[in-house]
Amino acid sequence: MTETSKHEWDIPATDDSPHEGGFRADLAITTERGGPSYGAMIEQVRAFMGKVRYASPTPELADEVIEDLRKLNAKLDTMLVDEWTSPSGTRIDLPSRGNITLPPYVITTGGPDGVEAEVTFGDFHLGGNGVTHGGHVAVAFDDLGGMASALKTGGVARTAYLTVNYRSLTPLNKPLTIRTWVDVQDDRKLYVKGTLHDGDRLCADLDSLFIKLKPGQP
Ligand SMILES: CCCCCCCCCC(=O)SCCNC(=O)CCNC(=O)[C@H](O)C(C)(C)COP(=O)(O)OP(=O)(O)OC[C@H]1O[C@@H](n2cnc3c(N)ncnc32)[C@H](O)[C@@H]1OP(=O)(O)O
Repeated sequence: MTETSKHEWDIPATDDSPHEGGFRADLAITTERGGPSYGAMIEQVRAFMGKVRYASPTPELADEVIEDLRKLNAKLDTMLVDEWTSPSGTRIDLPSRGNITLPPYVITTGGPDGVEAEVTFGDFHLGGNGVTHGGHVAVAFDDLGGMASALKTGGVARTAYLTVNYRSLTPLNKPLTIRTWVDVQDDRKLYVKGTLHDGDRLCADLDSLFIKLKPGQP
């Protein structure tokens, strides 16, 4: 178990499942973990998060929701696994690989030349005055910048810096086009650029550095 493990269900590395760096050397890719309804479950959670952003419940309704959530949390408590075997982040058949912490995107094209995806920020991602919070735009760029790095090098990389230039407002609940690509590779340093467009309109662009991890690097 690593020093930073916070959860009792974290498991130590074994010969069958070695920890080789901060991300596993062989990235888990699956379409089956969590079962056929996992994607629909994630969508319901996303819908709930969006409704919480806008809901103004009565005290009675808030108490009902708390009770329902306690029951749901207790159900999931019986099924917790470590991060390496969780479906979240590995389900390549689902938006954002089934990871609810990411804005939902669907990859259109991906390879060594870069990644293009359709991303839709939802009610949960509201910043203010009906448009997307800038932090969520940065999350999308971070994940897809990491993916462009991984597809370029065949290894995993961590973000060293991430500069997002917000050029115009980013709408909610509308499919947008996000692109990331390795502009320059200098050994382990990957200078990654990116753009986010609403149609022809540039909403934001990315200037970032990812560092390819060395074997065993956390
Ligand atoms: C398909 C699946 C896709 C999944 C995608 C998921 C993507 C998610 C990405 C993330 O969010 S990762 C989490 C956020 N990032 C971190 O927490 C990283 C924290 N920082 C570190 O762990 C280390 O600082 C880092 C790995 C980034 C670099 O440490 P290293 O020890 O590996 O590298 P080193 O410090 O020796 O620097 C290597 C080179 O990079 C340069 N460098 C490092 N950080 C820099 C920086 N911030 N700015 C400019 N240059 C930098 C450094 O000067 C040097 O240049 P030279 O080779 O020319 O000498």
